[in-house]
Amino acid sequence: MTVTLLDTISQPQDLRKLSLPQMDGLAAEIRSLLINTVAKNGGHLAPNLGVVELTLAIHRTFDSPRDKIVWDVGHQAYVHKILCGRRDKFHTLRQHGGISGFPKRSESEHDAFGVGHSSTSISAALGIALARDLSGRDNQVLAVIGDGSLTGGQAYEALNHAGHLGTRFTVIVNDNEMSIAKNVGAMAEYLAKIRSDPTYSRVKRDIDNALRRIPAIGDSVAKTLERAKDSLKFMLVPGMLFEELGFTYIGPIDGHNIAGLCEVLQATKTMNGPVLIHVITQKGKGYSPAECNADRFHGIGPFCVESGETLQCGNRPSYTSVFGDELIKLAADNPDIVAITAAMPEGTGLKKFAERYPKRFFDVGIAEQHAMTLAAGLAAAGKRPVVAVYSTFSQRAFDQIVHDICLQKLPVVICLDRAGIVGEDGATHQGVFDYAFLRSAPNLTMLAPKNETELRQMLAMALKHNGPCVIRYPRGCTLGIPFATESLPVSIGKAERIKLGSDLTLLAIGSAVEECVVASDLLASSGIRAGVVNARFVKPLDEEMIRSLSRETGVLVTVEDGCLAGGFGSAVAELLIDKQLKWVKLLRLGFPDEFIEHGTRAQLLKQYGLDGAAIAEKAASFFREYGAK
Ligand SMILES: Cc1ncc(C[n+]2csc(CCOP(=O)(O)OP(=O)(O)O)c2C)c(N)n1
Ligand SMILES: CC(=O)[C@@H](O)[C@H](O)COP(=O)(O)O
Ligand SMILES: [Mg+2]
Repeated sequence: MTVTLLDTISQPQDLRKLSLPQMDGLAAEIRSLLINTVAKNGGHLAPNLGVVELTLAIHRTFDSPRDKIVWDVGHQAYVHKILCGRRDKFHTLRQHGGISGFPKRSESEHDAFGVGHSSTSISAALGIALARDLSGRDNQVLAVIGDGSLTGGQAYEALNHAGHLGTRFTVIVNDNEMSIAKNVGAMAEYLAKIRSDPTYSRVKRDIDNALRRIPAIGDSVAKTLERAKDSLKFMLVPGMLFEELGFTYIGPIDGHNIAGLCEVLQATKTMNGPVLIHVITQKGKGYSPAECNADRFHGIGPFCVESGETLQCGNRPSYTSVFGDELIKLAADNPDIVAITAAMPEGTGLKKFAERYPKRFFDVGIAEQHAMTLAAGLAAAGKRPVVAVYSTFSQRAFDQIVHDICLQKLPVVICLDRAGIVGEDGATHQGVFDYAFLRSAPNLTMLAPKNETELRQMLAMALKHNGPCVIRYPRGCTLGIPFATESLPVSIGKAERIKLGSDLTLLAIGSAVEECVVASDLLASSGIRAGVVNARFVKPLDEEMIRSLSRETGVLVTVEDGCLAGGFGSAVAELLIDKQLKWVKLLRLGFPDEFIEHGTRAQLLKQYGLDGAAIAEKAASFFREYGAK
């Protein structure tokens, strides 16, 4: 059996045994492992292909886990995982029970900080560096942040603080000119300006070298020269913005040249204060389908390595595309409708809207908080903004939703895609908290469709409603199957009966309705007549319907693809208590008080007893214990 270079690397320090040409060979081996694994499991291919050399250089130069490396988002940390003891498990990437697609402290001592959401790395690395200084240790601390993640406000809060403190640590900006889509905003333009003008780097180097060559000079001369250097730098030197913030800026440097990277990284080890290294990489490097289509290969499902074609399962449209298409239709009749995404035009289904109505579309960068307040401003001035964002990322913007939108009763429609279980991205991305944290906001209407028809109806309704509305829907394909009853028109606070039943009622919301229809059929085969009600609204709840159900069967099973604590079932329990409907026997099904790890949606629903079969089983035993009159 031939021994590969990768076989010789069991810990990052082993990299130092390789010559530089061998490092290039290792980079090729790693690329092949990345491509073949992601082709089977799905995952973030293009971001990882782009950082192979950068990760090799970091681990060759620094001493992990003693030195701490914090990855921003962490979707580009596969190479780090391969080098840091997880090569043997790499085939389990993102699979149920396998290694996570993101750094995780519980997975390895090399994962200095858990991530998944963007723009946190500088804050976390600064915290780690401060703790080091307070404890008198002398290890190195690095944050690796992409140009896209540098559009997030938290990154600036951290730069601002770090520059002020003067703490010794290094920020590496991995600039590939891409967020998921093309990067946007003034910072992206600033980085592009630095990148595209090579004279900047030369002039900076010349000035710095000239100053270094001047021997022992008096204080005042030195100060004058420093000032001269500063004013020249202001005009000529790249990265002046970062220097003004208190960072030493180095760059731009080629992120695919291992020798050059190692040299620069080595030099930073002895520098005082915060350093920012600007590295230029190509997203998708080394695999032409990903180089040509970095956007599609940012995060991709299983695909064919030869052609780069995705292996599709079924051809039903996604909730995302149903939303996007419907919004385009509604916008044709209402010129006040505008749409906002936080760096996810494709993922939220707004790409076509952007093409159709470019002036009515805003990609704000990875800035969910800004997106919400921007929408509030637009609404305050008479527009009908629709903010489409993943449920998990909306967590960032809780205050903006409460304080800027709900408090002022502004008619903003927030469409939460990827609500409930998202699957392979795992704990950082499951959209299970939205019912719980949003239903506490006064003036908010919150609803979830059972299928694509209802999503269309809900969007139309929300855009007519004179107040804030949140619609949440899951990742993946729509049902494409008819329900027993056709959807009734959606009116605020009104639930929909799907099926009558005299023993118990499954009261479900969103994608749980489908599972409850299956459960009801299974219950029927064991002699239990279970009705199904589609709640539609978590806020306001349909009190009249719940009162009727409490009289009809007196046994309610609430089912949601969200967390139990504070969620839909909790809302029903509160109503039963507040309205003194105390005879009702209530079973709440949803996710327990823990983070839900990665796996397929089907695996996770089964594991947590939320698929049709498990719901039927739990409902049956509850009915046997409490229901029989
Ligand atoms: C708060 C938050 N919003 C959105 C996302 C989705 N997201 C993941 S990676 C990414 C783009 C990041 O771009 P960049 O940092 O440049 O990394 P690259 O993929 O280009 O290497 C986005 C928008 C996220 N993870 N977190
Ligand atoms: C890393 C990240 O946050 C995104 O890339 C996310 O993984 C995309 O998820 P979808 O695949 O559901 O669009
Ligand atoms: Mg990028």
